[in-house]
Amino acid sequence: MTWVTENLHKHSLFDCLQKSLSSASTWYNLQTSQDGTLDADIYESDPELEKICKDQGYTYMDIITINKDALPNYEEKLKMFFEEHLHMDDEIRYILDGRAYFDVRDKEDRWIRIAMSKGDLITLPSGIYHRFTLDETNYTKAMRLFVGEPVWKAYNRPADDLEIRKKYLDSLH
Ligand SMILES: CSCCC(=O)/C(O)=C/O
Ligand SMILES: [Fe+2]
Ligand code: NI
Repeated sequence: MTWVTENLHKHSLFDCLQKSLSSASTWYNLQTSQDGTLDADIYESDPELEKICKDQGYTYMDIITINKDALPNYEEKLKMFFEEHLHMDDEIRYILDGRAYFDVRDKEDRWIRIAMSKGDLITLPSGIYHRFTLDETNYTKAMRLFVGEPVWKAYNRPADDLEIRKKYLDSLH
């Protein structure tokens, strides 16, 4: 059994509440685009995506394919993505193919699971604790967007003393 399969058995739906992308967005300061205006099949020339990038100032983008044949150090990377962490910058991900989950914490510190599929774009604000995993299909392809140079560093929980964490908590009031 691979780590992913084991992880899915252990974690999948048992200890996480499920939320739709739109309902979670109103609670956790997430920004989403799932109104059908984006078309993942034409991401290379999609005027809607271009507009979002322009409006939000996204100047960097790359594409990551996450499955065991495409991603070097697949198991290690998935373990890393599934460690609860935060970033100094917003995490912007656009699902181009396949499916995946982002988990965030609610105010009672329970995991909220957000199911992402092709065409969904999510912005996790800087300072939010989160984690990422695949579903049983073990495959997704996602665009990663940044304002300026990408900063990949993740701060594993506990990171409560970081200013960015305090700023995020303040933003919820
Ligand atoms: C869908 S991109 C892989 C996950 C990732 O980049 C990240 O930072 C998870 O928190
Ligand atoms: Fe992250
Ligand atoms: Ni879980």
